[in-house]
Amino acid sequence: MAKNLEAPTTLLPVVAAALVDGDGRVLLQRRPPGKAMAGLWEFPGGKVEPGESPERALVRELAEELEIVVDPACVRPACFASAALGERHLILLLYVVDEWTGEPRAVEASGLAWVRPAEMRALPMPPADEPLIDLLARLMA
Ligand SMILES: Nc1nc2c([nH]c(=O)n2[C@@H]2O[C@H](COP(=O)(O)OP(=O)(O)OP(=O)(O)O)[C@@H](O)[C@H]2O)c(=O)[nH]1
Repeated sequence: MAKNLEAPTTLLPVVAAALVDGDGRVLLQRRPPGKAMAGLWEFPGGKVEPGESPERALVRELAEELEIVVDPACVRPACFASAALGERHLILLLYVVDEWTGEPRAVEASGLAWVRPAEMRALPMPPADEPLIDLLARLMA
């Protein structure tokens, strides 16, 4: 049954990065076994902690998940998604990042893949990410 979007809910702010390489490919990571939505490919990122700015949260998540260093001044707001997620309502803020230090390493993920936006449709991704694929493709065109 469709979720009632009129009902009161709690927002879940999540930040994520489209890490873009010099060849126009974007890094996706695969959610590991044992986690919700295991096996799906997602943009690296995670929940914004209380008191944290979205940009700081993104820099922290990229360090934790990929062991890369990103300057908060170099993360560029790109687009967002809004979708019910269980009892909460996900606000997924997607940033473009094209400068970082270090080689991304799958610390928590079960895999990493560099893909063009057009290739993302071939990979299973969380439902909330679906509208982000076209938006990202347009921004990168
Ligand atoms: N990082 C990321 N999270 C996403 C994407 N799409 C999407 O629905 N999400 C959801 O946003 C939330 C991200 O928070 P998280 O990464 O800290 O959550 P988690 O379940 O992996 O870990 P947790 O154990 O800390 O709760 C998850 O519920 C995740 O399923 C995406 O493209 N990237």
